[in-house]
Amino acid sequence: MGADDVLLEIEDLRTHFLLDDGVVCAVDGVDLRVRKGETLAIVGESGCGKSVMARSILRLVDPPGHIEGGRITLHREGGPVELVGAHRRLLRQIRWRDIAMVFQEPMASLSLVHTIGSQIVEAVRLHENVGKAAARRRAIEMLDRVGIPMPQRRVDAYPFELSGGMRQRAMIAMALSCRPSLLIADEPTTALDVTTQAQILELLRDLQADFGMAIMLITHDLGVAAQVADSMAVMYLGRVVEYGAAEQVLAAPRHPYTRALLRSMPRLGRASRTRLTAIKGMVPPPYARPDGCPFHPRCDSVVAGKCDVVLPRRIPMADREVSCLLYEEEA
Ligand SMILES: Nc1ncnc2c1ncn2[C@@H]1O[C@H](COP(=O)(O)OP(=O)(O)OP(=O)(O)O)[C@@H](O)[C@H]1O
Repeated sequence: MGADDVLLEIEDLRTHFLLDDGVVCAVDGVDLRVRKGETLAIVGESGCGKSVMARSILRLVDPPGHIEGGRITLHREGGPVELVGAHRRLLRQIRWRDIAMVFQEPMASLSLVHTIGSQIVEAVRLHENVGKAAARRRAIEMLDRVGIPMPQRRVDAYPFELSGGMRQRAMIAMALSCRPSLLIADEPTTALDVTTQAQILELLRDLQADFGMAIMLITHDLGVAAQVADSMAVMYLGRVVEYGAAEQVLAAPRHPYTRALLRSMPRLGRASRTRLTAIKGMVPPPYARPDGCPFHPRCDSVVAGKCDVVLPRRIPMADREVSCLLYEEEA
């Protein structure tokens, strides 16, 4: 990966929740890069820290969560900006204009009491020196671009007047109205039926081709990731355990967790009649992080006296990075 290609670089990011019962290390040393124009899928079981990691980028984690350490560098025109220590005012400028975010439930980010159009107009005018009429034209254009029928009328609709799929399209229109270089999409299709899900994924792919933005797609669904991702990062208990080109990770997973995850999925990487195998055990409760490799209690390849003691480091390989002691010698 050429250094010039990198749009966002996350180094040793740690986001913790300080609760009465203890500390939840939701994100515990994440290293990742997003290249300009690519789709990076973040995958892993529920609770592994995907959303908290993504929300940390724009510092959208609410107390008692806070970023304990690490660096997030955005390479934008005019030079790199470090986001973890950035002033709130700078973050407000970056949100929408450089980095926009869409969530599983668009109602979480759309205001109920304002029309779709007025929300897009406000986002555009916050960042660009344009008049109301021009911003409204942009809103209609964007609603049209995301496939909302009769955009001249829908621009004055309230979010609750639209169906789930149309609301998600409106949210995407709003997110892209300032032409960000990175769109973070957190489970954007999870709440939708399969047909609408496929349409939204296709829309994101089309918009990416048009606008040239990068997408960080958070999904628990490896099938979705396989359809759209260029790169893939597999997370387990707050850490990235495998990271590389999506095609290679899916075709030849190396981390025992990635392998187990693929074996538990229908269709991917298996003959249709092979039985699915659930990953043994459960994700441990957030306070009870195992010593050594966090995955060792569930791992098929565990080496006693080693994996339960040593926290694996990130091992760079020819086509990926893997955090597993099995590959220590290859390094
Ligand atoms: N507000 C909060 N207070 C306490 N713990 C939290 C809070 N938000 C998240 N966590 C914890 O942080 C960890 C990571 O959660 P996160 O939502 O990032 O997981 P995820 O991989 O996105 O899963 P899901 O797809 O279910 O959202 C979990 O253990 C979760 O319980």
